[in-house]
Amino acid sequence: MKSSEFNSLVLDAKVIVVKVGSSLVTNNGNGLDQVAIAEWAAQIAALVQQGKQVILVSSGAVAEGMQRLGWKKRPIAVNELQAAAAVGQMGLVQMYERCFSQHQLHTAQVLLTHDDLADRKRYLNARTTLRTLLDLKVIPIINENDTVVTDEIKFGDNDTLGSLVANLIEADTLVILTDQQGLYSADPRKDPNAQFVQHATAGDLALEQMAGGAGSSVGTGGMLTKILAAKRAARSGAHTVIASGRESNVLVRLSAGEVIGTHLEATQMKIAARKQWLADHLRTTGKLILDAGAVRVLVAEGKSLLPIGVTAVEGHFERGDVVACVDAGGHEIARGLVNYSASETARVMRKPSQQIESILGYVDEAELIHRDNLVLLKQA
Ligand SMILES: Nc1ncnc2c1ncn2[C@@H]1O[C@H](COP(=O)(O)OP(=O)(O)O)[C@@H](O)[C@H]1O
Ligand SMILES: N[C@@H](CCC(=O)OP(=O)(O)O)C(=O)O
Repeated sequence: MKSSEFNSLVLDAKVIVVKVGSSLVTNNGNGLDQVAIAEWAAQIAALVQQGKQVILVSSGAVAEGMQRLGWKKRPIAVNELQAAAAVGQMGLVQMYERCFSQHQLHTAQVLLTHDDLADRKRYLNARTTLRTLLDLKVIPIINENDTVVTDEIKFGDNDTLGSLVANLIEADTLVILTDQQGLYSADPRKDPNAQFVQHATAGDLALEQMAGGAGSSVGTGGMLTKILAAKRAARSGAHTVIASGRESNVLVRLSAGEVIGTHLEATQMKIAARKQWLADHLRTTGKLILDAGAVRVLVAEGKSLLPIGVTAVEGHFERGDVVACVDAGGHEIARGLVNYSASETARVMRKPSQQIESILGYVDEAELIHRDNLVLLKQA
């Protein structure tokens, strides 16, 4: 881990995504914490006064819905969870609107699904809308559109959603506010000797070993999803800070340069925005298994993927779909927009590109995936 001689990663940030978890927002599931929400709103208003642009990703719809409906136990049935989210979301946005209006700031509700971000046009629309709202000094309040999503297409947790939003708008820093001071070497609820981590590199695999699941029945992802969110956000160059939402004036102090919580620095090269969109597909419909030579030229030489380097095809996909490229061990090394369907790819794989025409009767491109449409998930 790194030394403590550094400034907060929020100090120079112009565009900031702040994510607040369910346990904080709903006072551990006991109903919306009006005092806390009013304080975050006041702090965000102060950041906007400083010329910063802030997006809020807020959890708490399900927890607040349960509270309003008088449900003591989190339901398992998806339709009940979705109903609770629909009820709770009303409370969330009403509360945010009221608190931000005290500072003459408008809020905007933005509910997103994975499909919205996987579709290139909708992704670009979401980006333009969010940027417009920020330019208008409106505070976007984002949550997953829980009412319409099923498990298969869920972001799953708002830490992931926060990182996708950070990538979408190319934020400088993602601040994840939670019920702990930050990351410890083990879950502090279970291990009293756990050591605090103040500063590390986002994407460091050692962090994933330290992070455990959710500490309460109210939160969902725990620390692991926060660490993975930091890794994802770092691909667009965004740093991540994980800090306690109960720390007094935390956002304003971070913005003034004070080091509070765990700072996870983005050190890798920033991926171009279009490639970022490819990397942020949480699910891909198909898989290409590559031989060692193809893995090497992709990773070390940044080349396009040719049919000759593919040994097997899995899943169903059409031309233009995003597919995963995995090595013989099943590790995903890249993903990209494929030029041929699954059945066409199965026919041309292991063959030189010059044979595509004689096999298929036509040729669209010599490459299976052109390097401009390919994003590496593994560094050379
Ligand atoms: N290594 C760790 N360091 C800190 N907290 C951890 C760690 N591993 C697991 N946790 C748990 O993660 C919880 C925070 O995640 P979660 O309950 O999902 O909150 P939120 O609603 O803020 O997303 C903490 O309360 C803590 O019990
Ligand atoms: N969309 C859900 C968020 C669930 C979630 O990720 O919660 P958390 O782990 O507290 O951030 C809701 O609003 O209840």
